[in-house]
Amino acid sequence: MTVLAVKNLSVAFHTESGRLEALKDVSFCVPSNRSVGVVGESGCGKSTLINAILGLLADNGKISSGEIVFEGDKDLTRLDATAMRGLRGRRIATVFQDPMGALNPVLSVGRQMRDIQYRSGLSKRDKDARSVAMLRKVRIPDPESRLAQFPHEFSGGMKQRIAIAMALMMEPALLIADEPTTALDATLEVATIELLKDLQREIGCSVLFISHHLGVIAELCDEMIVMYAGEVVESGTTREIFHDARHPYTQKLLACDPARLSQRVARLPTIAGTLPDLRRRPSGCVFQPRCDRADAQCLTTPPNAPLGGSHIARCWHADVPLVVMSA
Ligand SMILES: Nc1ncnc2c1ncn2[C@@H]1O[C@H](COP(=O)(O)OP(=O)(O)OP(=O)(O)O)[C@@H](O)[C@H]1O
Repeated sequence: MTVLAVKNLSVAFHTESGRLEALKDVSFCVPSNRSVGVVGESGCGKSTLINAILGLLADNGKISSGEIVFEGDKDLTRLDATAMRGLRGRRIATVFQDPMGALNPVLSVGRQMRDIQYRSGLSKRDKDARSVAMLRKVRIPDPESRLAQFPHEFSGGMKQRIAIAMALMMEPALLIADEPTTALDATLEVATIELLKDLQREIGCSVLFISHHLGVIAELCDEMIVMYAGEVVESGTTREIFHDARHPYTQKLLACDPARLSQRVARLPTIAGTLPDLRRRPSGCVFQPRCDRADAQCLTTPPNAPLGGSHIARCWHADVPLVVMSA
């Protein structure tokens, strides 16, 4: 079953200097019990995508077309604010980079975890028992005695694990994790990724994992989508994309990934050029102004080229495999 199906989604912001198309014709699915990674440079539309799913777009933003179908029968673009509030935190949970966004500094962890269960009908004691079990799952040592403690009494890594526990408390169908490990040091990052992997298996929810860090996506995700300037330029299984990226943008992202560079370099390579101004999208392929492979054909809209399996690249030249580049 598909937990989330985003179909031809476009989102525009109205700004003083004109209409800015932040997402254009975005389509992808999150199957049940699978994790899908979203990767792309800053400004490619990752936050806009999450906010559109959660019904939390800024006032100047609007879904101009498309559908966001959740659990097969709910089009989130058509639900009213009350219905969306009912889904958020219950069927769709979130974890963000800063755990303090989810934690109240003046309430004990136990109280906050009880509050999440307010509709459960359980007694205080049973709620606390569930909270303890969840804290144990996220590897908080001695959880019984720590329920009475306040967020500032926990380390950064523990705070993030408590935020994850709170997100998973109501057994959501979908967890949206937006750069949840970015603020952690390397060791804690690895531990948190391992934890998320184990929890996903144990709890059986689907994960939409947003990161600009390719290594994290490779570790955690079954499938991935690569976004550029508000469009999905490539999608497929993580294996298909890491082993056989076909969009020139994905190929450049991989070539710039420090983990894949063959030797240590003094300065990390970056992709030459900048994202286009989304108020004036380039004609044809959105990546064409930065692409070494662009030719006259690229001034016309590229097809979603099927590459076998679930692998798709929105490119006229998707037949060219990655030659290991020095970037
Ligand atoms: N409320 C808004 N009004 C106008 N433009 C906006 C608004 N929110 C986002 N944008 C624009 O939409 C585009 C996508 O932004 P978004 O924040 O979704 O990107 P992102 O990939 O999440 O970037 P980052 O990783 O830096 O958060 C950018 O050009 C951004 O300037």
